[in-house]
Amino acid sequence: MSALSIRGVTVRYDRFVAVREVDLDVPDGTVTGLVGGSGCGKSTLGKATVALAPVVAGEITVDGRKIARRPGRGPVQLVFQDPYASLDPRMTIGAAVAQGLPRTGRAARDKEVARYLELVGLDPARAGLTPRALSGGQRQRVALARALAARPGVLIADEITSALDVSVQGAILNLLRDLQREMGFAMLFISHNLAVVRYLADRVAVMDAGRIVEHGTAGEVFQRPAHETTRTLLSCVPTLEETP
Ligand SMILES: Nc1ncnc2c1ncn2[C@@H]1O[C@H](COP(=O)(O)OP(=O)(O)OP(=O)(O)O)[C@@H](O)[C@H]1O
Repeated sequence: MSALSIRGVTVRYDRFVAVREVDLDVPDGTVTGLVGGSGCGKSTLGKATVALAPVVAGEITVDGRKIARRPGRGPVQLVFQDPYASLDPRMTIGAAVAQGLPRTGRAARDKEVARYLELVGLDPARAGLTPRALSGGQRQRVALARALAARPGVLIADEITSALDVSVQGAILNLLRDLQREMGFAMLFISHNLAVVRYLADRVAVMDAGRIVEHGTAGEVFQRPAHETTRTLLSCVPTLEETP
């Protein structure tokens, strides 16, 4: 069964249609890369899956069940580009991760927080610190731990390494890839960096002006791009131009 199913979804900001009649499936346990030029609607589609964008038509389901109308805990979790903005500066990182957990007693909660911090490569002894004490990469690890603590069936990763130093981007991407394989969630990986998408994604969807214009396996899309938009995106990444 498809983990995430997007059917005929249109998102409108006042009169502006940012996403138009999009169909997209992200099968269970797989990674779909969502690529496209700036402003084509990638983030808006990601936000729609967690009820953070005004969907005016269509339906989004996870394992056949409609997504909640309100953002928060749920089967779809989103990690944003900017860990500086997504974490409350006054909240300890332990408390941030605990937000994702199902309600339990304090001891069980602390144990789970430690487990998720360890999972993302952070020392659980730092649970009492606020984000200010962490680097950008470490903050993004906390954001990831918080999302994973909600045990999502689907993770939406929206440009999660774009705000980070190049030196830590690789570590976060490796971590994400390992966690996805280990935990088996479906992932919609939004990025303008095609090299990164190629590294992580089983399937690739290409967006242009609010529509999905091409969708296929990563091999198909990268080696035999059918749409002009895809060819243009690929031509901007010379290292990806390999002969099939
Ligand atoms: N809250 C909003 N209100 C009005 N327009 C918006 C809002 N959010 C996004 N838009 C517009 O919707 C369009 C799609 O934006 P979106 O952020 O989804 O694109 P994107 O593909 O993620 O771009 P980028 O790669 O630059 O982040 C853009 O024209 C943007 O200006």
